[in-house]
Amino acid sequence: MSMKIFLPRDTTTLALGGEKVVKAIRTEADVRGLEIELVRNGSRGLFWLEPMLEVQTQNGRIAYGPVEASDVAAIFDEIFNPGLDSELSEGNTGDAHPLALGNPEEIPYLKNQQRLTFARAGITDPVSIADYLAHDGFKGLENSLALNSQAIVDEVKASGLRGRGGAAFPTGIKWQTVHDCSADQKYIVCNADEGDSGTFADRLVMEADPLMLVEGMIIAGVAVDATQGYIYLRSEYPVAYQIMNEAIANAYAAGYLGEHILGSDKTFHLEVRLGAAAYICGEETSLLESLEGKRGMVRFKPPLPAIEGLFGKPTVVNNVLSLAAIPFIMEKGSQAYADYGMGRSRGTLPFQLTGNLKQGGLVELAFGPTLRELVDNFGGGTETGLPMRAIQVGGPLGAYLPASQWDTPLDYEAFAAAGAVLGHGGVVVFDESVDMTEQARFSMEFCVAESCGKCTPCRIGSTRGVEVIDKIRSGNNVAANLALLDDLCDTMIDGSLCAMGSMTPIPVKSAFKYFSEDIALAHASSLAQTETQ
Ligand SMILES: Cc1cc2nc3c(=O)[nH]c(=O)nc-3n(C[C@H](O)[C@H](O)[C@H](O)COP(=O)(O)O)c2cc1C
Ligand code: SF4
Repeated sequence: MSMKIFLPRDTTTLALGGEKVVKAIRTEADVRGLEIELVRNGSRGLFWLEPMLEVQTQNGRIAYGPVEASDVAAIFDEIFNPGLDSELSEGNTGDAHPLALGNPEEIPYLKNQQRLTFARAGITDPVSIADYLAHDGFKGLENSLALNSQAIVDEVKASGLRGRGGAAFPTGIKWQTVHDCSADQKYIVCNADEGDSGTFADRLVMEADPLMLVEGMIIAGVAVDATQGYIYLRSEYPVAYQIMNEAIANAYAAGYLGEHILGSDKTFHLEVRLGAAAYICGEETSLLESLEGKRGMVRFKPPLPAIEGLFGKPTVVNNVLSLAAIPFIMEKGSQAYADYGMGRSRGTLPFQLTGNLKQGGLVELAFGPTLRELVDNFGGGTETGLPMRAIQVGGPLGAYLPASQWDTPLDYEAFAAAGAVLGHGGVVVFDESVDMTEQARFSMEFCVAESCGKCTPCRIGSTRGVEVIDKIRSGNNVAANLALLDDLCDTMIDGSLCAMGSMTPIPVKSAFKYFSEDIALAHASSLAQTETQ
């Protein structure tokens, strides 16, 4: 007998735990003499926390929710001996019976989310215009075409939407700047470089609901009078590339892209361009350089890209999630979006849980709950079973937060007050076995590797930073080197041209501030290593 096992992500890039599931599946199939084929799922099932098991046998398709390696044998029993009582461990599928695909209402943790951006994910065929229309697709565009451009910009401003790429700049204000420029050509550029560690929400938008992004970009074009859009996509996302291109081709064929959109006098063309795997090309000015065919180096600002962006023309650069929020806002109205959230953080953010957690995955919530609630309610504890010790929020430039900070609400201002950032919503959990001085070193080393090299505080500062951290870790003149590191970090903060250099000190400083006891441990372990050599 043969069967296909669909996994939600490429087996080579599965998050923690995924590899174990794959291994368990292979072992189980071997034991039972089954021929199996592991298939990358592409889009279906993405609304489950990963890894999710979806099985296609000769009799049809069966799906299970979040799966652990220990569940696999019981699931196989369920499939091949459906009469038997299987003993799936508590907290995983929550149900020993197969779940029908496309029925998120039955998944308990989905009920506890507020899925605006990911409302259609896993339910519709991602590239089908008919499916998209049947689930309220293109209504935001229709409403927008009935308005004048300023009214669209006003609606986006009133929604309170802030850029989801990291800096949280109000999207409507950025659009206003481009709207107010007069130019023979303007551009909409979607930043789909998604380089932050532990993040994958952009990818899931593009794989699960790409037409929503297409619609958001068309509306942006109509709002600021831009007729050309580019999606700058990281090359590590080949499935997203394929699905996006298919969705764009279908949108052209159905009259949503090109000239006279839906019979109007509006034109919008859209193309996907691939990046070449440089973290710095996620920074908007580097991205524009790269899109123009040059090396990805950061530009001086001003001029802002909104005024002189791609090929020197006024350009809206927005993150995937920012643009993907637009169809909802223009369909349901700014107030419907602004009704979610707290303070100046309006709407929802798809948080991405990764690291040492039993259940990693995407959780879309309105701003407001605490970091602890997010991780406790959705993460299922650490995979190792050891207590959690540190959580890094906001990608590689975000702070490492100790338990004393986990009651901070998920809100841009509350995080800023705690010396942290929400960034793109990446949440990476570490258990108590982590050596935080090693994490601090990693943060500096990341900057060494990814710096574009244009300015000295970042290029040289990060290299010297690694050396100073090494001295601290090996117990060499610790107090003096800590003071030197602090000074170096302040120079990077004050003197760097972009946030790569000015934010790298955030994780470094937080690691030493909150976890200083690890310095002595790192020293002891380096001594032990020297003695054994
Ligand atoms: C080093 C660095 C990397 C960045 N990487 C990304 C990225 O991968 N995706 C993204 O949308 N924004 C990234 N940004 C932020 C962008 O520069 C820019 O603020 C964003 O694309 C604007 O879109 P938004 O207003 O919708 O957030 C990065 C910034 C820096 C400094
Ligand atoms: S801070 Fe770093 S990445 Fe940014 S411009 Fe300077 S050298 Fe380049």
